[in-house]
Amino acid sequence: MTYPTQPTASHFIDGAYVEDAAGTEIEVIYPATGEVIGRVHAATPEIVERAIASAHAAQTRWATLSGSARGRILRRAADLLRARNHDLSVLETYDTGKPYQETSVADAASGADALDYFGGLAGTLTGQHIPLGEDWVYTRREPLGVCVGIGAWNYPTQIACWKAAPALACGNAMIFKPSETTPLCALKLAEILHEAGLPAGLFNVVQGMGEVGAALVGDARVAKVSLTGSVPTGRRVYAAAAAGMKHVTLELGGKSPLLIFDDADLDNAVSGAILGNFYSSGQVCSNGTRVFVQRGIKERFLSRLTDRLGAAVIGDPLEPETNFGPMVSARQLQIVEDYIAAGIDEGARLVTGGQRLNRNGFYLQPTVFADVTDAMTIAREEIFGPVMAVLDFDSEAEVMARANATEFGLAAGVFTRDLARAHRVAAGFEAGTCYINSYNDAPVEAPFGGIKASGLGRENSAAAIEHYSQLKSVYVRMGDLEAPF
Ligand SMILES: NC(=O)C1=CN([C@@H]2O[C@H](COP(=O)(O)OP(=O)(O)OC[C@H]3O[C@@H](n4cnc5c(N)ncnc54)[C@H](O)[C@@H]3O)[C@@H](O)[C@H]2O)C=CC1
Repeated sequence: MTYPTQPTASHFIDGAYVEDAAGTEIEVIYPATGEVIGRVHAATPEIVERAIASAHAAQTRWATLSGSARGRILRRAADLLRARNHDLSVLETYDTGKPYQETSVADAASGADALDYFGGLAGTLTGQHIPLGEDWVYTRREPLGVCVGIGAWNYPTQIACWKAAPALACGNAMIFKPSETTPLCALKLAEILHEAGLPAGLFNVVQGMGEVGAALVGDARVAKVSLTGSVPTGRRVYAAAAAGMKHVTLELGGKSPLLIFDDADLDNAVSGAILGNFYSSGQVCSNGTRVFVQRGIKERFLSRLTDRLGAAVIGDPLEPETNFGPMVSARQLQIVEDYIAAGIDEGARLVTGGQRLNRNGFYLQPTVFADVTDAMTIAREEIFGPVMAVLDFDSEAEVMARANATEFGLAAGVFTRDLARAHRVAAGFEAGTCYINSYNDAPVEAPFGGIKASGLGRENSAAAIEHYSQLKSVYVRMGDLEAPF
């Protein structure tokens, strides 16, 4: 099978595609059919070395450019991403299985937003002047050096852009290791960045499993790592980074609460629950998978939700009307099926879905459980699939305590017409990213990230600049310097 934008080799290093067939072969599987559509090789130690050495050499020169000069290149890359959105979206669909209806608006487009935004910010990065009587201090905002980005498989283009754009804007180099499940899209981003004028070596892509990521994080020339992935991987990466005293950003998993009060607009609340559970077949880290519904609205909510799910168009993700696609892999499908079995075993009420589709590919029906209690496995663990758990509640105080009783703290949402309550609830949530009468919006202008076990640091917005740069203070004495002897 061929598709429009097939990359020509496994890695992209120092401005060019590179192959090393000695690396372990990784099959690229199209989730909608299960077919092998390509093969890449995991990076060998030689490939990792080339990627780090070229990034290290290129970064020193890149940091001497003005911010505006760096920003122009990023904004040009944003324009190229937008101009090629169709082909990039088709590739993203082949990589992930997500419907074209989603990839054509949420992936390269979101990546372009990040490149535009940080391209615009690059020229504004300045230090401070701190007067001290006659003397003064000035600060310089300096890059960290070589940064490593490690991606998950659900948003391969977006994750690569969200990490590369602020890193490059600040004068760093980035080596990006995509998830082994979705290796293709980051290579196209590398092509586009270089076509836009990015000097060779500043955005290298190397393929591989966890050990390639670990080799990158462990190298002394690497100053920072930004990971999007699971909590266990986050703990390993954080520990490895600590050994080298490196900067980290961790965007990890969640089990986020979505609170629907009796007074909520029913259809908006159902829309929020659908967006927060079934977009990308539920494979979104910030999903609101614990849907707490106040008792007075519960049966109306479930019946409206079931009606609306009946309108899901499940099928070939390249067909424009399809709005619900397969899971990313056979493995992820199995993980989610095991959670569905646990939900049934532990006594939750299966309202709809729960079955694999009788067709090729990794398809699972959108699934809703009701009468879920806090202790059930499906209410405690991240499923990362299209499984919504609906829990009942009576009072605000009770639901807030239950919503926050989790090790995670990525996102949280509330639907209510009472705006005083909405803001009180948002203030009380233990989560990094909250929504009022909405769910899962991720504009580049807003900080995105988690607290507790869901991560450290923030992506997007001016806040990301803090995580890809460091301050140097320069004390300037204007007069004579006295010493005790
Ligand atoms: N907070 C966020 O922004 C997001 C978080 N996620 C989380 O990602 C997870 C799903 O993605 P997966 O790819 O299954 O996660 P994963 O944790 O298995 O892998 C993530 C990445 O880390 C790499 N890796 C694994 N072990 C490593 C090690 N020891 N050192 C360095 N790199 C290593 C993998 O090769 C992959 O590229 C979910 O838990 C989800 O919640 C996904 C999307 C967004």
